[in-house]
Amino acid sequence: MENTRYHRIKHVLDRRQTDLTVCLEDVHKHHNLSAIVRSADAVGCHNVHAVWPQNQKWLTNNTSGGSKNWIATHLHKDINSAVAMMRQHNPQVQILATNLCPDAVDYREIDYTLPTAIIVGQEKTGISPQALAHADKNIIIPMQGMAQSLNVSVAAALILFEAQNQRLQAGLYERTMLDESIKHKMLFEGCHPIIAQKCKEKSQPYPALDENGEIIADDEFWHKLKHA
Ligand SMILES: C[S@@+](CC[C@H](N)C(=O)[O-])C[C@H]1O[C@@H](n2cnc3c(N)ncnc32)[C@H](O)[C@@H]1O
Repeated sequence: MENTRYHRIKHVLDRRQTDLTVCLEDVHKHHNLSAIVRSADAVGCHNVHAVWPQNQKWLTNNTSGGSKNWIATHLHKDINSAVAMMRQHNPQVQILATNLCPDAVDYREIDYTLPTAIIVGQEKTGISPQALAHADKNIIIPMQGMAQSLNVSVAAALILFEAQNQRLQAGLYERTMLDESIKHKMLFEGCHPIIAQKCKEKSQPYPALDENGEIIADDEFWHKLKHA
């Protein structure tokens, strides 16, 4: 891999797993949201879903360490609409509910090479009955100590990294899944943020990039960007 920003971003986007996602059900502490988004980015998720009050601000760059810019976040009013969109993205998706109940399956027994959505629950109350009703399986991280549960971001990270491990072994990071138009948009905004902003202000589509991430555009484009 060549070591320019363009090539680093491209390498990351080429490995995105659009069929692995996490859904945060009413998780509300910002340090937890931020940690889960970072873990999702780290294992190569493209989409993160969250049930989130519509009048409240979602993560800022400060809290997510910038990971939020590389993840497509979908905010939902309730778990039903979150699950509906996850199924719309991938009708084959297996919905896994993290649930601290005796008959839940050990999370390491799951096949994460399948299209997968992992629902994690609220810090205090845990996962809701509505979420459980959508679940194909309940999963648990076995614990041997006195604490009854893990921090939600720790639980999400353990499961996501098990998914990464299985997917690495299966070679799933070698296939490119992300739509070319989304990749182009993210590459353009990542490599040329000021010009991207100007294009948005002038309602101009982003021009093409060459194999080194340089903009390919004619004089007319630059003229329109400056004067239109
Ligand atoms: C702090 S726990 C909630 C505890 C809550 N009292 C309950 O009974 O679910 C917050 C979330 O973290 C996840 N979690 C924590 N520990 C877990 C474990 N051992 N296995 C699976 N998920 C876990 C679940 O998503 C849970 O809803």
